[in-house]
Amino acid sequence: MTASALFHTCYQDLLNGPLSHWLNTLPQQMDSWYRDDLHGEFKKWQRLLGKLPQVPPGNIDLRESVTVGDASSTDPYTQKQIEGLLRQFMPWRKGPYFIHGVHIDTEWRSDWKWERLKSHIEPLKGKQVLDVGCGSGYHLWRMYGEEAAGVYGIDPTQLFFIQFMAVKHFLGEAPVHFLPLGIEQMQPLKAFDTVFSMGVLYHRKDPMEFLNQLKSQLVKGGQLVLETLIVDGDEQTVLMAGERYAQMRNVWFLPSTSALIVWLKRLGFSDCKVVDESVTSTAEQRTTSWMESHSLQDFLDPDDHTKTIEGYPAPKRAVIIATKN
Ligand SMILES: Nc1ncnc2c1ncn2[C@@H]1O[C@H](C[S@+](CC[C@H]([NH3+])C(=O)[O-])CC(=O)[O-])[C@@H](O)[C@H]1O
Repeated sequence: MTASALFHTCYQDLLNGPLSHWLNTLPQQMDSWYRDDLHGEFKKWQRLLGKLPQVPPGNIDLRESVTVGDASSTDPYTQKQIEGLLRQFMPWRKGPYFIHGVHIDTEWRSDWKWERLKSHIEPLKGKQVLDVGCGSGYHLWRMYGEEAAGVYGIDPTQLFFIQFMAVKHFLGEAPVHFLPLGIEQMQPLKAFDTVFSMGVLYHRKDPMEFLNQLKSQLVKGGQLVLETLIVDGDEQTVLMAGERYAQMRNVWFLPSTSALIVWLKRLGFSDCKVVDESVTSTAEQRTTSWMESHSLQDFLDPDDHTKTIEGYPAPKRAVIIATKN
């Protein structure tokens, strides 16, 4: 498949909508995937995507989980084929997914994160929503389960795009789209009623610019749902990690929730509320047969799980909601 064919397969139905002008930049982006695919990995994934069997979706649940069909919705041979193909897209980090009886037991229980925030946010029914840093797109399906009218996720990681396309293959037609972009590549669209960004703020070197970019995607009065790593402390407390935090490179600022609220207010948000704070457990983030490498257990001090292996406070996350003035 060529870049332009891939583009038309994925985004044809968006070309007449509000994102049309901006979407014109995507074919160039996709071109670079083919150009830079030195080991042919992207083309291999695409070939494998093309082999996924066509199975009528059967019962779909997106309200309580991401489930399509069950073990009886196809024959054992097809089920094995589905599992074998999906395993080619490992590591699976965000999920879980249940596809025709195949349980993709991902590293993260992303459903727990959704449970923690779902009752606190503005109802999504009929809304246009954007998820910045959507990973494999798990939460996009849950947003659609809450009857959002248009669901868009952006994430620059190719494997997550492929994983999303694999899940979408089984879920069939839905106004749920993954755009393979980083936030810095998006024009300020001021088009979304709710903008989510979960697990991304601490990866950004300039958190103020990032929060402003999120704001610039919202309509006036729209809601930001921000989930990020935090530390305990007052309005003046922000931890800047060294080379690594819980073995992750690229971790910059971990503010206290009070500091984060000061940032949000200064940037023009109001009604800022902390709706959840929780320490990440090794039950929520762990090694599985779908993500076989190290996970949280290995990133904590073996003698003291309140600390990371580098001696920082162990991962604690907060969900904050705020309104764009
Ligand atoms: N510039 C960028 N723009 C957008 N996304 C980016 C960028 N850089 C990295 N990402 C993406 O942000 C996601 C962060 S993971 C959170 C997933 C989900 N939201 C979750 O809450 O489970 C958390 C973690 O792995 O620490 C990854 O999918 C990156 O590819």
